Amino acid sequence: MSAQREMKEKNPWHTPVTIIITVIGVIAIVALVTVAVVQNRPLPQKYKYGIVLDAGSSHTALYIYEWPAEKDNNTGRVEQKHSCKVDGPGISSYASAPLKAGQSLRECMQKAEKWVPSKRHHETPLYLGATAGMRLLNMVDSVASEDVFQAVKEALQKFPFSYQGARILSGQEEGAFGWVTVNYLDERLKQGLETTGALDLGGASTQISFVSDNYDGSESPNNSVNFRLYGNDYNLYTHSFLCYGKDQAHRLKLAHQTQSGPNAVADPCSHPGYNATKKYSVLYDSPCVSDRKPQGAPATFHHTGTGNLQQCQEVVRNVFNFTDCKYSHCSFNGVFQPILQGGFGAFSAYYFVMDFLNLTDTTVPLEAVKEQLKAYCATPWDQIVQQHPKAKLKYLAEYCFSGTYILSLLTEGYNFTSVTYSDIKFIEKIKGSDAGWTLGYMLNLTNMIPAEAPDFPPLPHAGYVSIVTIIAVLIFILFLFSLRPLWPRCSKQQQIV
Ligand SMILES: Nc1nc2c(ncn2[C@@H]2O[C@H](COP(=O)(O)OP(=O)(O)OP(=O)(O)O)[C@@H](O)[C@H]2O)c(=O)[nH]1
Repeated sequence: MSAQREMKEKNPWHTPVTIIITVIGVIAIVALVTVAVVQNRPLPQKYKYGIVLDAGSSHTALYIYEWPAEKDNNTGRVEQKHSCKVDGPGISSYASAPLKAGQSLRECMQKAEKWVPSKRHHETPLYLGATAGMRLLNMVDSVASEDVFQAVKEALQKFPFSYQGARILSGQEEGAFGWVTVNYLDERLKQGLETTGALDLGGASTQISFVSDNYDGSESPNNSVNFRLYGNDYNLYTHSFLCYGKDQAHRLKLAHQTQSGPNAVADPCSHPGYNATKKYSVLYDSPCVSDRKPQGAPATFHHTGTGNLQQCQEVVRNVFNFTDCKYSHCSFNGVFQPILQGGFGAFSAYYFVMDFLNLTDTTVPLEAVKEQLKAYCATPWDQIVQQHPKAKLKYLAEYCFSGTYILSLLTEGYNFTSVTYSDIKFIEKIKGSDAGWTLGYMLNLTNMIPAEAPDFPPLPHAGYVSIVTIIAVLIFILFLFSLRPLWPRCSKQQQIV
């Protein structure tokens, strides 16, 4: 028995050398993984900001964009964080009281001061871009346009942001930056995917922009804009039709209906029972129609509605000129347009109007869309007002016209067919950011879209840590194998001490 008690199993793992080596190995691996994780841990996110004011013909809107501070180097995604609609009309309406144009921006700018962290104020670029309203004002009264800009600049410079200037965008810029916005937000540019065309319907102008294999810029070079973005070349077709925004097109139509200066206009684009007294001086107070003002017309006319879609389509057709075209293909008014290609995003008033009319689903056949619009236009005005107690009367009175105009512009103007109509998507926002020219404008001015594709690290952070961990574990297993001679035999030989 005592001899038995003296018998001890000697486990080779329990030799001091093996234990020390194992402990050191484990510590080394834990240290390696810890260093890798800590070193590569994402830092708390910091953001940068940019502000763009869209001074449109109908109103001004402020947009605040945000992007990760350490990814200024063109790899971070820029997103719209806030927007603010300025109360009152567009800045071009303040031609006779320019100071008020500046004052009108104050409320939204004060909100912007709160939304952007104060330590970022001084480095946040602030841009104001004016579109068709100011283009028109500048055409008729360049001094008034300058005065409005002066007042706006002085108002904006009082805020602590990095003011980068206020200017009128050309129609071409407005179209091209709208296209950049849509394709940037959809990540089509970064991924080099086929791009989406952009259809923008404003109050005073409308833009169409798309890439077509049939267009290299040689025919009608004025419609061509070239971009190199993320390593890809784009030859963009773009055109802006001044006076063909929704509000000015409405004037064009009424100008056509009041050519002879009548006392009353029975309008098929207004609902039956609609009745308003309008001033000739107000209707013709726009360079889009001023030269057509009828001589000897009374001061006012009665505008009544008959609500007839077919007749409305005929009246609307009159605002376009389809006869002259010196190019291979034209849209309208003798303007070149290549063959339509790909999908299109239609935003601004395209969306407001079609959304109100419940017609944003373009998989619904065009004929069915027209039937729905026909029924809407024929609905008596008092019923329309009753059904939409919260809607602005100004908008409500024009949805029948606006819907008809949009269908006419798309099909007769731009040549979308009942088949290609479904290539259009009526959109308001993409991934939380409004579709419009402002984001594209800021990305361009801040050089945030590189001409060449940026170099990405070969692995993302999580992938890097996983690989380091796996390799460390493998090393440890190999290490254990290297100690095989010290492993206990399978037969579990007992050693007698
Ligand atoms: N129904 C409806 N219409 C709107 C709304 N907001 C703006 N509009 C109208 O839609 C049209 C286009 O608006 P915007 O895209 O802001 O156009 P804008 O920038 O003023 O005009 P441009 O200078 O021509 O670009 C105008 O006729 C506006 O009066 C809305 O919320 N609902």
